[in-house]
Amino acid sequence: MSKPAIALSNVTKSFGSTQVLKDISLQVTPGEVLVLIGASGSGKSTVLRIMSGLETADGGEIWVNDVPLHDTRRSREICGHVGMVFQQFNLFPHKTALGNVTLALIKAQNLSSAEANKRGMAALERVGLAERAQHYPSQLSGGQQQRVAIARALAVEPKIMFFDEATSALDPELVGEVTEVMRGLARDGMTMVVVTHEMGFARKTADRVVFMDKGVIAEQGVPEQIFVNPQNPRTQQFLSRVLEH
Ligand SMILES: Nc1ncnc2c1ncn2[C@@H]1O[C@H](COP(=O)(O)OP(=O)(O)OP(=O)(O)O)[C@@H](O)[C@H]1O
Repeated sequence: MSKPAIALSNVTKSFGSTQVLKDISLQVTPGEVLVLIGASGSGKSTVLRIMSGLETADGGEIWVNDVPLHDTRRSREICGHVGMVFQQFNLFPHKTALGNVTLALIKAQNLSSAEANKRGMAALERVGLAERAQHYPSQLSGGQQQRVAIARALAVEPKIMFFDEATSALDPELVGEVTEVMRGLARDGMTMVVVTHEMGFARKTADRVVFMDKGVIAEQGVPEQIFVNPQNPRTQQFLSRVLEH
């Protein structure tokens, strides 16, 4: 069996007196698309933020690409291994699509602008936006802006991509173009952890769906099992509520 890309064991996290994660253990294999679902406040984003090094856990171990994120002396080694896409695209309005994508390559990775542009154009190509490279964010739709944000994350050539409700801020008709780009990455074998309310994406694209409830993993399995034959009454209740809408 191949080594896990991500391994969480007995991870706990509290904010103030509220325990948000209670003993989470979870592994993600290389090339796997793991989708986290669950009610608002169940802890999905916190798991994702801990896996990507944006948040520290209170207890437990977190290994991502062999970097022990629980070890504060070594946690910075994760930079460059992972890419993150958020609900808010946070593009710089005064920079073009290409300028946004290449910024970290020039500032953080010290690439020459020629090399950064080459990599940036390849990333924009991958999200289907090469011909919009010189457009500013205000000249792009929300879906296109989010695709630029995905290209920005991809340009760093990460081994793992994290998506935290990447389609939640988009008008419904723009969701499809972003999930299509995410599907393409999944088909190319990218290791992905995705927090989403898009049950269609979870069902069609996930290799494994994890249902979180009040800070624990209540149930996990292949989409067919979770969506057609959920075992936990909490999963059944959650799905019947969201699928009604
Ligand atoms: N930085 C923070 N400070 C205080 N409380 C926080 C912080 N981040 C998250 N929380 C709380 O932790 C709980 C879990 O939040 P989290 O964002 O992980 O849930 P979620 O399942 O992703 O929810 P949603 O679907 O609404 O994003 C919530 O009660 C939230 O209010």
